[in-house]
Order: sequence, then structure tokens, then C-alpha cells
Amino acid sequence: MKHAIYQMDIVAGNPKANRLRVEDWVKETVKKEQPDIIVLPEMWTTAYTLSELEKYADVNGEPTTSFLKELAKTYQINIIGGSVANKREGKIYNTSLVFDRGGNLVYGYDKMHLVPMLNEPSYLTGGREKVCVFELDGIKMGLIICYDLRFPELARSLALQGAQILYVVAEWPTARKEHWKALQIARAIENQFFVVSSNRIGSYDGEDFAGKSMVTDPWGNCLHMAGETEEETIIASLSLEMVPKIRKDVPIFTSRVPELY
Ligand SMILES: NC(=O)CCC(=O)C(=O)O
Repeated sequence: MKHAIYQMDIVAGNPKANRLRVEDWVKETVKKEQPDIIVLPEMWTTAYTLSELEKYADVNGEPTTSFLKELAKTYQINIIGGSVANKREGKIYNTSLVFDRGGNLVYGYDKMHLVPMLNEPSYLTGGREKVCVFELDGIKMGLIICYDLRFPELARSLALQGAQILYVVAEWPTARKEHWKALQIARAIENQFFVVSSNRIGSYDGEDFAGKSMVTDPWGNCLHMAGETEEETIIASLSLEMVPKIRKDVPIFTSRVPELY
């Protein structure tokens, strides 16, 4: 399954400009690489303009849903749509949307762990739906948003539900870049699945973002890592047969005794 991961800079508070950038990137990348699936970062329409989200947030998932749906259908690609600020019933969520090649919305997720270090709890509402896996091209996958990466129980739940790939869409700051790398490798090793991430670069309101979008295999090898400061596209084909092989060779899922812990 060929992935194209967009490590992008984000124009703060300008959803229209960011949609144009994504549209151009998809057009160019599909022409050059014919990926099966594309991956975008967290809050890619607005950046962390939290105090202004009343103005910039989507309303009931629009216009992002129509925009990504159209891209998926036009280019017949699966889309892990990063996340966007999304207003529903007077509350703003940090919402991820996933589309298949036919433009069908196959999964939606509201970020459940809001990050205190970036002041999210003052502006956003955390999702309270139980997480689940979704399927694209017949492969089970899970998706988490940035700070969620620090909660191993969440990734484990998705692995137990059969995920072979975990996507992490992020705006992870440079200040904690060592955690970013180590946590992805840890989640990959302990759950024996691929971890694929898209992080932004650039700065907003005094915070620098780390880039270093990554692809880690189920053995914990980092197969790809982007740089820290430039927009980049990672192209990665995943050998999914590694997942059952490693789960057979190091059978942690049959060795677990969850009733004891
Ligand atoms: N956007 C985020 O969730 C940032 C998470 C973060 O800064 C951290 O976990 O550290």
C-alpha cells in the first residue's frame, strides 16, 4: 500500500489558502507517484488559532467533508484527512475524517485527549465516542491525533481490534521532539503494527513545530523520517505481511494476561 504523507506548513487562520495548498499537492503527488492513500496533519485548515476558531472552524464538518470527498473521488485515492477544527452544537472539536477511493466517509474521530500544554481544553471539547478501527482497501487501521500518542491504552485498543497500521496526525512542538520519535517507535514495537505520522513544520504564536513525519515498521525500525524545517512528501510502501509474521515470531498478543493488570 503506497502512502504519500504531506508534511506541510499551515497558513494560520486561512482555511481557503490551506485547502488550495492541499489541492495542488494532491494533484502533483497523484500525477507523480500514484499513491493508494494520502495523509495530512492535524488542524491543517486553521493551525492552532484557538482563540479565533469561532470564526475559522468548520460547521458540522463543512466545507472540509465536501472538499476531501471530491479529492478522493476525482483522484480515486484513500484520504486520512488529518484533522480540522469542527463546530457542532455550539462546541468545537478537533475532528479527523477518513475517506475511501469512492469519496465515502468511512470514519470520523474527535480528539479525546486535549493537550493542556497548548491550551486546547480552554477552547475545545474532547470526543467521548469509543474508538474503533476502520478499513481502507480491506486493511484494518486506526487513527489518533497528536497528544493521543502518549496514551498507550488507546493504541493497544486499536491493535486488539485488528489494526495493522496506526496513523498519527499531529502538530507536535519542537520542544518535545525526542518524545515524538520515541513514542512512535514504542507504539509500533508494543503493538506490532506500522505507525505512520504526518506532522506540520513552521511556527505559530511562538511555538515551533517539529516536522519529522515518520514511518515505523512493526519491528520498530524507522523506515522514513522527514526533516524538521521543510515541507516534504514522504512516499512509503508498507509490506503489511510483516505484521502477522512478527506477531507469530514474538507472540505478545497470546502471552498477555490482562485479567492480572
Ligand atoms: N497538538 C498536540 O496534541 C501536541 C501534543 C504535545 O505537545 C505533546 O504531547 O507533547
